[in-house]
Amino acid sequence: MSKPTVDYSVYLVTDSGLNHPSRTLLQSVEDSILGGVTLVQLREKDLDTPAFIDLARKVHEITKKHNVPLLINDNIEVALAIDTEGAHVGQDDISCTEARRLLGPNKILGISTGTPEEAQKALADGADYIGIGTCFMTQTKSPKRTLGPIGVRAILEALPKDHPLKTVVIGGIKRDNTRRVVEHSAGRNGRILDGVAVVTGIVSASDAKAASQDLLREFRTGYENASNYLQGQVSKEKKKSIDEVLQSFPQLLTTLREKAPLTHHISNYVVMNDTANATLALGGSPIMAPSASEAQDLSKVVSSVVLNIGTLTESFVECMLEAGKHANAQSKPVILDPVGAGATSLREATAARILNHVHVDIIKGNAGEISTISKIVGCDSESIAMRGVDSLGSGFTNPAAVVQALAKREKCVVAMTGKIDYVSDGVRTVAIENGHEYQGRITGSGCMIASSIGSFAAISTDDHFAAAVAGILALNLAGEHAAARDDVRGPGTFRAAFIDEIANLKPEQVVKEARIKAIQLN
Ligand SMILES: Cc1ncc(COP(=O)(O)OP(=O)(O)O)c(N)n1
Ligand SMILES: Cc1ncsc1CCOP(=O)(O)O
Repeated sequence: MSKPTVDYSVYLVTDSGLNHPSRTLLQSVEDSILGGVTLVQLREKDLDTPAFIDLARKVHEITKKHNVPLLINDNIEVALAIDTEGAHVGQDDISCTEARRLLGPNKILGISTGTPEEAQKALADGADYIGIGTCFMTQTKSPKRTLGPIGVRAILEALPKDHPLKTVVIGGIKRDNTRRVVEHSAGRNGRILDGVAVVTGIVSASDAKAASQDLLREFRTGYENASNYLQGQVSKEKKKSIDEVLQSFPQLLTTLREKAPLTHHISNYVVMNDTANATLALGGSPIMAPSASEAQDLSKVVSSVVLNIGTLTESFVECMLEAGKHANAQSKPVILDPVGAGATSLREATAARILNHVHVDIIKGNAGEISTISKIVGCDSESIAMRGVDSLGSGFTNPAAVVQALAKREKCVVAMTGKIDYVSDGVRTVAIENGHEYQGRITGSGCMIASSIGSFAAISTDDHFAAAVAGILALNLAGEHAAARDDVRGPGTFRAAFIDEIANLKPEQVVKEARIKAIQLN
């Protein structure tokens, strides 16, 4: 018999110990196939070979009935005894070449990989697909480390685009993160994951059929979005011209003030009061809540989340990861302000950890911070040194290109603040020339911009590029208005006047006074 063609989209990997108590494992397998599972792996760690063969025979009856291939985990003897469609082996099991020799050329053979080198070896050794993991923490195994979507992407990018080797991601994959993992991990070589491999997200779900349907839908959406990104196509909203975006600002600000969206800030001690006041003055509503235990509850009531790594403690980080994860699950926009990201290795590692666990919709930083983030995600650009939370030197020679490249790579919006601010969604890129030098002479003005972006992102949910531009513009205009006041004589009086002028900003002023330039890059 020739090798079956396999659809890897949603790959069920079983575990009897984690199967939902309301049904048998066989029922889980059948329900999941009815929900859309395209491939099944029987993974039984505690059965001896005769019992494994017995169970495999029963599972195979079901999978054959539905024309879905069945693979056996680790045990080639079982795969051969039942004549399943193939097997999956780990790095510590029988070698890939030996497994291929035993199975013959027409069986499906998969191998677990956690590094680019392992992936390249799997390709050379004749695997049909690789399981890339562990992506996130999982209760099913105790991984030594997790890859996150950025680590998964590094593996995809180590593979040739046109080789038939297929790829699935495994470890902590659930309905809520599937779409974003598939989008985020897509490589610049054009490689997109061929599927998601899931244990608890299906076998432990109360309804395995519904869980599988959700996973399939999310996988397909993620795949489509990833290919659109890679082909440079963008969603409908992104086709709005810069001018149309600008014309939408008065309405955005009016709506913001009418709705007063609640933004969850995990901010730093230095600026917490200023960011809360700036948010209120703009018309939004802040909640400064640095405890991880309330992040899930808050995710249901807030409209956006701002993660600011300014004063780092482990409990802040824990809260940021929790708040980000729940915001992603609730489709609430997440804004990352990686304060001082290049200043210390702890800050760099924390920024990397957040980017690998949370899908960030908007990254806002100064030149040094954006340089560090570009380095973390493998985006080649010039590097800018940091001293404390400030960038050193005169900046990038082509800042717009740096911002656009990072936005494209991370599939998000990037806002880089400085004397001139740059914003890009990977396709549209602008330079904003408004603002006043006093903004750079008070602490927290950059953090206030992140908060302002957070309030606008809560309103402009379908166009985060517009939210980032509006968030910067509103505060820069307020800065200009405050600095022009007779009662402002230096940074101290400016600080109070700045909050006043954020509150006094009129929607029509935003368009009239904006100094924005569209930048065309190749
Ligand atoms: C699709 C897929 N990918 C990875 C694994 C993990 O296999 P392994 O490393 O052999 O670990 P155990 O499954 O034996 O715990 C997998 N099973 N499936
Ligand atoms: C078998 C395996 N290999 C790497 S992670 C993992 C377990 C995945 O389980 P879950 O989908 O429940 O996180």
